Amino acid sequence: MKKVVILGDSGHSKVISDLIYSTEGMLLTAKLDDRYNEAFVREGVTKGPIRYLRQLLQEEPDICVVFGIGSNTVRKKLVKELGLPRTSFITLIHPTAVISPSAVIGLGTVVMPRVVVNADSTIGDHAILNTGSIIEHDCKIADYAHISPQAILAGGVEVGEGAHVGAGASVIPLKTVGEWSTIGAGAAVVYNIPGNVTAVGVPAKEIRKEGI
Ligand SMILES: CC(=O)SCCNC(=O)CCNC(=O)[C@H](O)C(C)(C)COP(=O)(O)OP(=O)(O)OC[C@H]1O[C@@H](n2cnc3c(N)ncnc32)[C@H](O)[C@@H]1OP(=O)(O)O
Repeated sequence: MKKVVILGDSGHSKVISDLIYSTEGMLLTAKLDDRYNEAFVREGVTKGPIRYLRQLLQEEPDICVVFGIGSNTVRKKLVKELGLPRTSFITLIHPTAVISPSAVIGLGTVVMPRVVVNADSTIGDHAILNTGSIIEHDCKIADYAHISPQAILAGGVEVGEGAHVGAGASVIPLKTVGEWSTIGAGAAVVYNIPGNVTAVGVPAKEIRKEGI
């Protein structure tokens, strides 16, 4: 059994817990979140502040870590602060996801139920491919990006670091969503979107710089 610690204990982490329960050979051992001041055990799972991870790793160095935190910026900040070896993080893929043998998925990335990742796509580290999203062939999704439920990236789309593609949004072939940008729910991206902006609508247009 591979023991897994989730960092974060709110909404998104519930789905990550289910992902662990539905993956053979994995055991959820702890959920750490800074809303807790000290460690305790509830229903067989250790809860405690994120700093408690050090102690858990000292006791059991083989423990794997994954984020249950939806904020792309917070995941990046914690990776920096924790300074763990990249291989401490585990990739979780729901058994109903369909992943091309030629696709590459980074460490710490989570792939929710009914996701499709087609041929020659690459997904970075600590990304979220949320429920039912479709990543067509030859896409490149950078670290910390979040592709929301039912979003569709057509062939050859690039999504920059930390970008968030909202629920049900679609991106037509070969277009780019720049780093740390947000695409609103239901948008249709038909032009390249630069970095650090929010874009909404059909076709998607910038409503704000600096992202959200
Ligand atoms: C499992 C999960 O839950 S995964 C999480 C998935 N999350 C999402 O898909 C959320 C995506 N987020 C959105 O769509 C948000 O509305 C955002 C980020 C685009 C904008 O949020 P905010 O900054 O709060 O913008 P705000 O609500 O103030 O709206 C600003 C304007 O944009 C419009 N707008 C906001 N979102 C959208 C949208 N998705 N499509 C079209 N117009 C929109 C608003 O109507 C408003 O227009 P107005 O100025 O004419 O009144």
